[in-house]
Amino acid sequence: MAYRFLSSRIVPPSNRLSRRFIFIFTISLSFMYLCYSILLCSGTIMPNQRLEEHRCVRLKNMGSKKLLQKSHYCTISAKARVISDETRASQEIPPGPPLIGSKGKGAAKHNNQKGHLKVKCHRGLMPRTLDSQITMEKTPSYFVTREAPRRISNMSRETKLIVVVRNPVTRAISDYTQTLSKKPDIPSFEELAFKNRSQGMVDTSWNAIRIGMYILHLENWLQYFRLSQIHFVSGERLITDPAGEMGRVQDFLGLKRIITDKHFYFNRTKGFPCLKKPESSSQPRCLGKSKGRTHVQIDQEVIEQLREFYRPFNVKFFEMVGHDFRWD
Ligand SMILES: Nc1ncnc2c1ncn2[C@@H]1O[C@H](COP(=O)(O)OS(=O)(=O)O)[C@@H](OP(=O)(O)O)[C@H]1O
Repeated sequence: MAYRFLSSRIVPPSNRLSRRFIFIFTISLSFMYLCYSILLCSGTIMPNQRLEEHRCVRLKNMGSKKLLQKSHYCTISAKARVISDETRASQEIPPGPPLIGSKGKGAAKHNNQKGHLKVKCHRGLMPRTLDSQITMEKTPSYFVTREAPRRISNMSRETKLIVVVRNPVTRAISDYTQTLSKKPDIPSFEELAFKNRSQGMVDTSWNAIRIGMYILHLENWLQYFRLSQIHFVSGERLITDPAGEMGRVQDFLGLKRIITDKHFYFNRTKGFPCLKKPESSSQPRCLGKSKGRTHVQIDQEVIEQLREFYRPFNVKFFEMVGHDFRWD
């Protein structure tokens, strides 16, 4: 008040007017900032990705009571979330309208951990998605993780799921080849695959074996999702006819068939199909060195024993999904 009084005494009227204008302008700005902050916190405005991540981390560090409170921060919605089991091959998006915004393993890891809030924050880690887009997330371990179906259905019951399956015997050998490349000292495939080989007792506690018992995992998913929400991609056909498999994936997602034959070519050196022109560059692109490695040689008898072992599981799986993947 003293200031106002003094200033009104010594400052001429025109100056007083401009000061009043500056004062009102500053107040308006502060008010706008306040409104913006309130809207942002309630999720009405989509916050940017970095802000989301920061907030998720902040919330993660709060006490356990707070962790169970509804978070306003992880509210980014998506039409569908797509989860694939096996391969990155179906995740590479050739050029075309950006129908799918994809988030990599960062978000996936988040949801793999335990905790209610983390599932919510998982949403916040997804990229921003327009109505015309589908957010896709790929986490191979979801299909075989007990808690995953419940958590995902809690997040969104209408999620569409994509699982890439291949012959479980080949899958086990591929899995072992990959582990061996990282840990060369592990026991032989035979030692790990059997509890007692002469009696044909397969060790189902070994992950490389357990994962291939698809029907058991599927039964777990079917407690939370309808079969029509799950699409199975043939890992074998993904190699021999990638466009055909991608066509079916697009149909399943309700997308126009944009990815077709003309997006792929067979790379003789790699021995696999590659993309002619991926989204991120103008150069053709094959999957990395760790995809499509030469497998460890396994005794034919061992392969036969494992085929026998998997047969009943495969039969039930084919019956359940209504499709014979011809793994015999
Ligand atoms: N186009 C193309 N290029 C290379 N590889 C291809 C392709 N399509 C399918 N595959 C098969 O994908 C297998 C690798 O999948 P992964 O299970 O390692 O993928 S992931 O790590 O879960 O993303 C990989 O298995 P391995 O051959 O055992 O390496 C391939 O057989």
